[in-house]
Amino acid sequence: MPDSTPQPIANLADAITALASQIQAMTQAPDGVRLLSEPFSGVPMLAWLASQNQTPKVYWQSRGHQKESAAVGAVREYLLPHTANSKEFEHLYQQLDWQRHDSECRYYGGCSFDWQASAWKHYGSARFALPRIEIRRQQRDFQLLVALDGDSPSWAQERQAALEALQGLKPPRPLPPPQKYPLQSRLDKPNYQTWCDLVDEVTAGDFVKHTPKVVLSRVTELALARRVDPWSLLALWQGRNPNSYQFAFQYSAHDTFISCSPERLFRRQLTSLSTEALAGTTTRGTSESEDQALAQALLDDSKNSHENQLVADHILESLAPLSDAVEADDKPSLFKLNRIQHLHRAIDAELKSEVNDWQLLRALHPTPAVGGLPRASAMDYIRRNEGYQRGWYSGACGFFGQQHSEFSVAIRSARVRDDHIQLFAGAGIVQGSNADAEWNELENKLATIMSLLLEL
Ligand SMILES: C=C(O[C@@H]1C=C(C(=O)O)C=C[C@H]1O)C(=O)O
Ligand SMILES: [Mg+2]
Repeated sequence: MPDSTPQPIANLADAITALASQIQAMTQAPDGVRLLSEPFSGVPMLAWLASQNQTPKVYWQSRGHQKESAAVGAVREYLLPHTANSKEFEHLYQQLDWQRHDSECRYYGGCSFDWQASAWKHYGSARFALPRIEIRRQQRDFQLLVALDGDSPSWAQERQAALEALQGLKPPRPLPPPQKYPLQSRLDKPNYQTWCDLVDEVTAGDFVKHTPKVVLSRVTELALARRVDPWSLLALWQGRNPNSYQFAFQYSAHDTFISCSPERLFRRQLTSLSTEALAGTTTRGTSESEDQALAQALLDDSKNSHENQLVADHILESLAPLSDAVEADDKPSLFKLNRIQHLHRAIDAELKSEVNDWQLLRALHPTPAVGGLPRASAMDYIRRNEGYQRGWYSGACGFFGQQHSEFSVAIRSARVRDDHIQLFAGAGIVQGSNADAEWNELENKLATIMSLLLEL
């Protein structure tokens, strides 16, 4: 009779001890990167991450909350510090060399919206790391993982570094409770007047003939009376929008990029690809009937349908050469968030077997949901006229893996630097867009995060 008594599940401290003994038993360097893992009973991941003192720190939760990861430290890390071209990016991807990795290894990171624009310090045009320590949750199952690089010059030192990283882990400590912050100042770049001028320019008849869509955006810089804890802010934000991705990247102690983005850039499982066109926006109603009326008006509105259609058509066109089959929803449906609702079309493809994630990223990013159409012309306009550095806002954040990769479009995002926080929002401008209505759309996109930070 097989023994069916369930094994008691280890707590975090036991999992650490078990992994340390596995490392001690590895007297010989493995071929390439090895990933060791132990199941355990689980921890609140943001609270765990907040209490660690190793960087980088990465947090990632998939849309729908089925999968979550928190990671610290790096075994291998790739950074393109300044402006980059696609050749450098391709080289970065090739260096990963999947043949020399355990199949479950992942590189977490992101890239900026515009690789040709100057990059944010610490984040670069692209930065990806294979974490030293990671906690992964799939539904209710938690695993503690530690990575060791058998190709490092000294195996003794590598083992020692892995043991020290494990032993240096701290237990989770409760996040600071929610609080509102007195506002010292607010600065919008571009400001309202400049925004109106830009919208007029890109909706002029001659302009839309060559560039039918430009996604203009704004940074709102808030100076607050106290420092903001990025982990508690993200925890609150994710509570409001469970059907969004949530992620955070911290490369230095006082600078954290956080996002609660509804938008998938792509999810690849072996050769199956899922992506989407998410564009076209209205607010949520305060009653069921008002909400439905707003939703119907959004579905019927020609400007919003056009915004969404341009994105869907472009994604289909970009995926065609990489796919054996690709299809999109005929009609948009609604994607509802806490304060706004969007038009959404799912797009699925069966990829050609030789296609890699780098090719997908290059084909899809930036989609016309955050850049515009044609891509080069819209990006050139943004680069010359928006008047601030987007950095990782509207970039692509997620992870590369051998069998499974997933990226979100880093919208609904914020960069938190102690008592200064930058909030980002953009809106697709097409023929017929009205500057004032689009400015309001930016405000609506910031409504959730603003309500968490400020007494409104
Ligand atoms: C650019 C952003 O959002 C994008 C623009 C939208 C629109 O203009 O309707 C909707 C969703 C996103 O594609 C943002 O939130 O910053
Ligand atoms: Mg819009």
